[in-house]
Amino acid sequence: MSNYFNTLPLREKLNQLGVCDFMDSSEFLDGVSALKGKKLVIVGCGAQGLNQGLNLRDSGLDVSYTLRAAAIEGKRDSWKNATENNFNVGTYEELIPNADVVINLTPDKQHTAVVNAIMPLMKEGATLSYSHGFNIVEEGMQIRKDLTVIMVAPKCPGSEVRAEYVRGFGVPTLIAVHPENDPQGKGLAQAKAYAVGTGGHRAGVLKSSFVAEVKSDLMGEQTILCGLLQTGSILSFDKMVEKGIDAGYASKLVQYGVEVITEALKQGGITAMMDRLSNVAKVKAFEISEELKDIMRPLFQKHQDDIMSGEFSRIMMEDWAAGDKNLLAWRAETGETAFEKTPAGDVKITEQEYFDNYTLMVAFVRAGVELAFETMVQAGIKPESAYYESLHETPLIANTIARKKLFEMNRVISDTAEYGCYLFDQACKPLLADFMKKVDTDLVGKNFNEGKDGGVDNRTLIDVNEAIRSHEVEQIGATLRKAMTAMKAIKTA
Ligand SMILES: NC(=O)C1=CN([C@@H]2O[C@H](COP(=O)(O)OP(=O)(O)OC[C@H]3O[C@@H](n4cnc5c(N)ncnc54)[C@H](OP(=O)(O)O)[C@@H]3O)[C@@H](O)[C@H]2O)C=CC1
Ligand SMILES: CC(=O)[C@](C)(O)C(=O)O
Ligand SMILES: [Mg+2]
Ligand SMILES: [Mg+2]
Repeated sequence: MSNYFNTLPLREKLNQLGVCDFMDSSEFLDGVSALKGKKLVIVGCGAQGLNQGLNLRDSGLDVSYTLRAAAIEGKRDSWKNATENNFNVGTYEELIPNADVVINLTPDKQHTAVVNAIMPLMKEGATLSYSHGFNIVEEGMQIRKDLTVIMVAPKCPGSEVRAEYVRGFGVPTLIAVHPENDPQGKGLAQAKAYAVGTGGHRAGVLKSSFVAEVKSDLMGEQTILCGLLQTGSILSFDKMVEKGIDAGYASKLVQYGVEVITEALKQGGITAMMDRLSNVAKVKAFEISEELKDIMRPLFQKHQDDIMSGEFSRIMMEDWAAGDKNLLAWRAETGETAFEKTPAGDVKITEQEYFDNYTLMVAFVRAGVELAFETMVQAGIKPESAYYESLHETPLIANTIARKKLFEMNRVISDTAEYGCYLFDQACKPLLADFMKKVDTDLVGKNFNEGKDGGVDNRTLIDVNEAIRSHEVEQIGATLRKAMTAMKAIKTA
C-alpha cells in the first residue's frame, strides 16, 4: 500500500481537495429512508462508535455492534458500552455477513488490520463506512470493487456528537463517497441518510471528498482544536501560579474559561467573542493576537505542509509500528502537568469574569482560529470546510476540557488527533517563551479593566472592529450560521 494522495497527479489532488458543496436542507427531505430497515453493524464501540450508534438508533435505524473476540470474551469497556445500552453485540463471523452497512469506528492505526479481517466476510454489494479517511488517503487501502465506500465524518468529539443530538441540534458533518468504490451509485444517498441519523443535517453537511476531509481534519486537530488549546491552557495556568495567583482559582479559570469564551465564538464568531470584552481589553486582545499570529504562523504552515506531503502520517505510522512509544510517553507527561494535578478551587467565577480575567485566552483563540482557517484555505481547503474545522469545532473540544481537563480531551479525541496535538504543543511552547515573559496578571488571572479608566482611541477601536469583522472566517461564518437555526446555547460553568 502507498499514500493514495501522493499517487494522484496534481490536477486530481487539487480537484479532490476542492470538493466542498454545502447541502441545502431540502436535500435531506428523505430523512433516513435510504438506510431504513438495513442492517447497520458498527465495528468498535469507543468514542465515535457508541455515540453515533445511540443517535442512529434514536433516529429509527437498526444498529448492532461487532467487536473483536477478545473484547467480547474479556467483557472490555467496548463490550460494556454496547451491552449496557442494550445493543446486540456479536463477533465478526456472526454479524458482518448479514450487514448492509459496516461502519468502521476503530482507531485509525487499526484500520488496515480491521478492514482486512472484515472485508472477506462482507456480503456482495454491501457498504463500508468510515468517519475519517486516513486509511484510504494516507495508507492507500484498496477495497473490494463490489463494495461501496462512504465517509460520514462529524466535526467533533464522539461525546459531543451525542450531547448536541440530545440537545436537539447536531454537529457539522462532512460526507463523501470514495470515487474508486461506488459501483451502484448509492453511496451518496446512504451517506446523506446517515448524516440525518446522527443529527448532522441540523448543523450543516458538506459534500466533501476523502482527501479534503483528511487534509483538513488533521490540520484542525493538530493546531487550533487540540494543540493550541493544550498549549494555551498550560501556559496560562503556569503563568498565574508563577505570579502568585491562587492555584485553585487558576485551575478553575483555565478549566472552564475556554468553554465559556468559545461558547460566544460558536454563536457569533470571533466578533461575538471579542465583543464580550470591554473596549480597552478588546484593543489589547487584538494587538496580542496579531503578535501571536506572527509568532505561530510558521508552525501552522509547517503542520499543514507536513500533512499535505505525507510526512506527518509517515512519522505517526513509525510510532504505530513502535507500539505507540511516543504517544504513550507524551500522554503520561500530559497527565503530570501542574494544571492537570491541581483541582479547581471552590471559588465562584461569574460568566463575565471568565472573559475579563482571561483576556489571554481570547487572544489565543482568535489567533488560532484565524491562522488555522487562513492556512487551510491557502492550501486549497474550501472556506466552508475550514470554518467547521477551525471555528465551529473549537467550543466542542472546549466542552471536553471543561468536563475533566486536558487528559480527558486527549482521551476522547482520536489517537490520531492526540498524537498531532502533542507534536504541536511541544513545538509551540518554546516558540511562545519570549512572548510569555511579557505576559502579566492583567491578561490572565486578574480583571484587565482594573485600574484603567476604560477610555480608548475611537479611531483605533473602529479599525480593530473592522479588521475583526471583515476577516473571511466571519463572512463565511455568518452565512453558515444562518442554516444553524436549531443551535442551542449550552449551560456553561
Ligand atoms: N474520537 C473522536 O471523537 C473522533 C474520531 N473520529 C474517527 O473515528 C474513528 C474511531 O475513533 P475513536 O472513536 O476515537 O476510537 P476509540 O479509540 O474511541 O474506539 C476504538 C474502538 O475500537 C475497538 N478496537 C480497537 N482496536 C481494535 C482492533 N484491532 N480490532 C477491532 N476493534 C478494535 C476498541 O475496542 P476494544 O479495544 O475493546 O476491542 C474500541 O471499541 C477513527 O477513524 C477516528 O479518526 C472522527 C471524528 C472524531
Ligand atoms: C474530534 C475530532 O473531530 C478529531 C479531533 O478530528 C478527532 O478526534 O480525530
Ligand atoms: Mg475531526
Ligand atoms: Mg480527527
